[in-house]
Amino acid sequence: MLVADRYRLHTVIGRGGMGEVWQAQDEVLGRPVAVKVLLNDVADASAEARFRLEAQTSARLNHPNVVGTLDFGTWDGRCFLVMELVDGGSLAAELTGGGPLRADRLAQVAQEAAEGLAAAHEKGIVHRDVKPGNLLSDRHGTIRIADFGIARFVDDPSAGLTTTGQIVGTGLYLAPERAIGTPASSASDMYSLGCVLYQLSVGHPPFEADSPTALLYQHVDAPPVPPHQRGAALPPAFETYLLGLLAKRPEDRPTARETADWFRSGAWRGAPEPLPPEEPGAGPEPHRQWDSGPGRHRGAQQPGGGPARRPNTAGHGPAPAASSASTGPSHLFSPSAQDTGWSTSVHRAASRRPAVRTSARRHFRVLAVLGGAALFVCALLLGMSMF
Ligand SMILES: Nc1ncnc2c1ncn2[C@@H]1O[C@H](COP(=O)(O)OP(=O)(O)OP(=O)(O)O)[C@@H](O)[C@H]1O
Repeated sequence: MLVADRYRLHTVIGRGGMGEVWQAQDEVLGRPVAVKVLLNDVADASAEARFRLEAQTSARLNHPNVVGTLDFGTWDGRCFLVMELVDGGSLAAELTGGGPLRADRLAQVAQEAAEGLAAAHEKGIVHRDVKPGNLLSDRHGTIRIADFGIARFVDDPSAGLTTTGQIVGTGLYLAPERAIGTPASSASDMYSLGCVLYQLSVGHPPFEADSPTALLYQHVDAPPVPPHQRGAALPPAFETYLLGLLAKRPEDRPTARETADWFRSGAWRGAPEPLPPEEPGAGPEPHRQWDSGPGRHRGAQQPGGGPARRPNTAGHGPAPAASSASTGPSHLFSPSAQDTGWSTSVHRAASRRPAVRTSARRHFRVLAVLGGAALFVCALLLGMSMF
């Protein structure tokens, strides 16, 4: 089939919620391309608008780790989007085909995906659907981020919700703040990337559940099991950094730029530094002593200091960790995680936190997740009834 007198469609590569992606040939320029054609059964005005937005959003990005957009148009009543063809498959396929990734491959994935996200975030674009199927690999193994179909600009008030109020994105990778209805931010993409890296290292995403509500609840309130306890063979520094991406509080996660730089520096090969001896009479928020140091980032690990609230982007060591854990209630900490530096330290911090504050925070979280889940289910039903 020849689209727009120019793109000859050969074989279907895959099918998503909105479109069918074809391997094709641009007969004018004589090069292979990928053509995404909007599916007939979703081709209403709003789907066309979203599809057009995907084209316009991705066309603003010109980066080696983002799939390039080449053309967009309407042909025979259907919208189509022409992209660079990425011929190595997705990371979902890589995981299915070869099992969990080795640490060096995973570090490359982390760095390159973060580079692509940094380029988007620098332009104010939030991807909102970072998942293994949207991280493509070319024949040389270079990572290319695809599918800006539900991306939004951060200052777009509709970010995070569709017109029906439905939360968009994939539940397995949904950031806690989005699970409770807060609009997506660049930090939400970093949480999703953390979930993806976790899945690629372990074989399973950090949280799985039988119902959407239970899944959302886990994103909001459950600490991830450290990857090594699920069989991953990651250097300790890598693991702690990965857990930092999964911090419950968006402000505690490293940015895409920091993440890309950290992985490029090779710091992921390192081991966390030993924890400092616990000082008698230390205050109730031990991490503050590191906040005030000369580190590049708020809460960054200082040499000789303890774990920070964010991963140590300077590459000195341990870091951090699930900052959510460092700020959350003590019952959230996995007892089985005590053999890692970060989890030991968060136990110290939690034990000094006033119980009443912990309890209030806990109740707020439970209410928030229940409210968010109810909103999600209602929106889902409403969305289904509309289609
Ligand atoms: N430029 C491309 N080159 C090669 N393969 C691609 C390209 N873009 C998408 N694909 C592949 O095509 C398939 C469908 O992609 P698409 O973006 O339509 O859907 P999805 O991301 O799987 O689902 P959804 O859009 O509903 O989130 C995926 O398997 C993806 O890996």
